[in-house]
Amino acid sequence: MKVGIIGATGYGGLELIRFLHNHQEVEKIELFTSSEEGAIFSEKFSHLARIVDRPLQKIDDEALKNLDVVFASTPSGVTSSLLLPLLQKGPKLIDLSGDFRLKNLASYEQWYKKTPAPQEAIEQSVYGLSEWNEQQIAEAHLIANPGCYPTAVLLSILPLIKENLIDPSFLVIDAKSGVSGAGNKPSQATHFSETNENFSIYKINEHQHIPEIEQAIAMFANVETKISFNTHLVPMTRGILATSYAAVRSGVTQQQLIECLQAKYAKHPFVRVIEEGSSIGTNRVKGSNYCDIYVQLDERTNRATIVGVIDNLVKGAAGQAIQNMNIQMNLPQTMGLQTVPLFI
Ligand SMILES: NC(=O)C1=CN([C@@H]2O[C@H](COP(=O)(O)OP(=O)(O)OC[C@H]3O[C@@H](n4cnc5c(N)ncnc54)[C@H](OP(=O)(O)O)[C@@H]3O)[C@@H](O)[C@H]2O)C=CC1
Ligand SMILES: CC(=O)N[C@@H](CCC(=O)OP(=O)(O)O)C(=O)O
Repeated sequence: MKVGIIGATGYGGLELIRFLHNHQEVEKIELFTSSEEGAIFSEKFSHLARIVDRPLQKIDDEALKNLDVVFASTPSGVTSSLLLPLLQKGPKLIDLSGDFRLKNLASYEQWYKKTPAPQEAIEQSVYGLSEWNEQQIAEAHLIANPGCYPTAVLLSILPLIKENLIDPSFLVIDAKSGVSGAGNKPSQATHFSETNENFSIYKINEHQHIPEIEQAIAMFANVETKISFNTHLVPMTRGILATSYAAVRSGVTQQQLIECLQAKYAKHPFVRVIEEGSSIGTNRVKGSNYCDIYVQLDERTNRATIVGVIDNLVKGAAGQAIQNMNIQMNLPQTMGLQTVPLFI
């Protein structure tokens, strides 16, 4: 297979290269840039010396059209215009941005404060939550790869909502991310002296992943609900830990909650249901495509604490994108992704 990456110089692009390089079915990776045409990749990123010594190419529809798969790892608001000329043109398209995720155009405009992609393109896109939408992903031409926070949240809560074990009407979700979630562009908020030794909340009640999570709960669990969702920046590079709190239905036990998660993910190699809460944390998934999930019933309050943990750049971005490519190409989902977590 010949694959292309638009936005190869970004964090998501670098992770795509890291995994695609070890993918048995990928024979060529072409790298596209909007700002550094002709630059030798390994001169910019010396950790890739002797691995990726090719020049970056200008984003060019003719070159992109001849590939089997194109990943767009570019900012929301930019990506839709880059991919529109390629719709139905040959390559399978996998977009890591938020541009094709929300089915409601007004909602995209409201939460992203940007111009939405055209309705026809949105209608063609398939939401790529790998463990929940396999059949549609297999047939999709354009995949909207899920956001990083929604991946951690949805994988952990969806089975419990779908099986009616928790009450979805008062879901409170408290999520934390490492700074690489904000991408490689320097900003005040990600400046070392303002993130180091600091722990902050941001986009309070305004995060663009709120409508995405609500849409996916409706799509996969058939429940309309409004969530409380807030995000925090942790002074570390990678990782997301999302904790959700929900009232459990009357009479539901800890055993039922855990068995529900185990049953859903028994045949899904990247989602691990952890039974011991003390062994859950971002270093257990770091650098890997795993999502660890955990649930604990608080019998005193009759509420469940539900935890989802991922590496934002892997299961939250490049890893899930490659998992989706594998599904589209009828390959084993794990191909190229069997990296063991870094842990330390
Ligand atoms: N970081 C994360 O954890 C996650 C990110 N995402 C999403 O994935 C996408 C990529 O994220 P990430 O890699 O972190 O972002 P980065 O900011 O690190 O990289 C984005 C890349 O896009 C290219 N780019 C920037 N502006 C433009 C433009 N106007 N036209 C064309 N290309 C442009 C740049 O490459 P060049 O200058 O070479 O063209 C840049 O390196 C984003 O949409 C992000 O929201 C999704 C899930 C998780
Ligand atoms: C730490 C941090 O800033 N994270 C980013 C995640 C961005 C992302 O994944 O955004 P898309 O929906 O555009 O893909 C944020 O909270 O906005």
